[in-house]
Amino acid sequence: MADDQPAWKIPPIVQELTAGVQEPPSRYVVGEQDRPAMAAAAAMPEPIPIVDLSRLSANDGADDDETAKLLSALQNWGLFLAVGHGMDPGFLTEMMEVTRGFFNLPLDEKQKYSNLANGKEFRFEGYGNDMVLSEDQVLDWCDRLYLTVEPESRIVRSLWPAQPPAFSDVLREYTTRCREIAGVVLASLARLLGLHEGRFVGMMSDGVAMTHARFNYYPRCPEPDRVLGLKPHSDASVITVVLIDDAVGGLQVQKPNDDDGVWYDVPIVPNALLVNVGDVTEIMSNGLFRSPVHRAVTNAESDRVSLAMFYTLDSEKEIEPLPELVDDKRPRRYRKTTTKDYLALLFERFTRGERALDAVKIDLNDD
Ligand SMILES: O=C(O)CCC(=O)C(=O)O
Ligand SMILES: [Fe+2]
Repeated sequence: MADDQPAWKIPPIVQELTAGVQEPPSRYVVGEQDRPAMAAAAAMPEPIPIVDLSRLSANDGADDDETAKLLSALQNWGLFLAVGHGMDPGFLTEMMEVTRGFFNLPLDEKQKYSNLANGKEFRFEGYGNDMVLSEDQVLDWCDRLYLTVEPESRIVRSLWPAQPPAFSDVLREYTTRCREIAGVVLASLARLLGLHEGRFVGMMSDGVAMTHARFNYYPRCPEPDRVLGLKPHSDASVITVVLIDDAVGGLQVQKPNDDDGVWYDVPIVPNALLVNVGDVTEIMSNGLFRSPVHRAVTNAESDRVSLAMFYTLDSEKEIEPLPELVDDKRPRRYRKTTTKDYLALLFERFTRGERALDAVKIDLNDD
């Protein structure tokens, strides 16, 4: 039949797979040089800063020390751990519990929200795995649920889980609270770049800019040394806010300004949220803020969950270095693109383990 898909195009649900295997199938085994065991996490040259957001958003102006800490975090790591974000530990625990609650449901309940329409056509939103574009694509040891959470008009209700019963209410509340956090961070980013405080926030409050939530579930993996939970990537967002598992580590990051390929473990700091710069900010800031490459490793003893909130611009909007940040001394370093095109590029390149940003970088051969 003409529309029959080859079996390799439909990725397995890893959680189902792991229940029955002693050894990960070869499709999950990464190339020799990319194996987590080859590059055991290195000792930190300096800790990832913990930034108190309440000090950045103080009514009487931001605290200079905290702003300096944020700047150093962004310059050295492209990310930081945020405390003082206003969400209490009980609420973060609740968000984690409904996330786990969803992944712990029976398969047929989760499949009601499958990202394969009619069991075969891949779509961006829903439960399942990444699109498989080639037979030799290395698959990630991870299942996920992808949902658009903002604006209201773009929410696909039918893909929001009915179980656990509190899921939708908790996610809505979490979305509202996270938006406040994103607002504080974006205002600070603009200030640090010498821009008007509302420069980024304004672009993202037009009623069409979207926020996507990605719930990641990494089942226990029998061979964490040869398999990755999530391939190295940087996010296509403006910024990303991540709720990371408070019991099991796994997120690793490279320093954006080092080309040495060294991976560092992101520590678990109770009740802190991880905030990272995304590719769109790297482009708009003309490379002044870099989007860090990160990945998730797996674990033989415990499964792990995380929830990433991706803040993006209107999908039709052009993305390019802001004119205020381009001059003769610092010529533009990135080509113009749109959110929609960039996302498509990112998904395609991600499946091959390549970076989308490299495709829009301008080669400056002037030094
Ligand atoms: O699982 C994590 O800690 C990170 C997840 C992540 O990087 C993503 O979803 O883009
Ligand atoms: Fe990411």
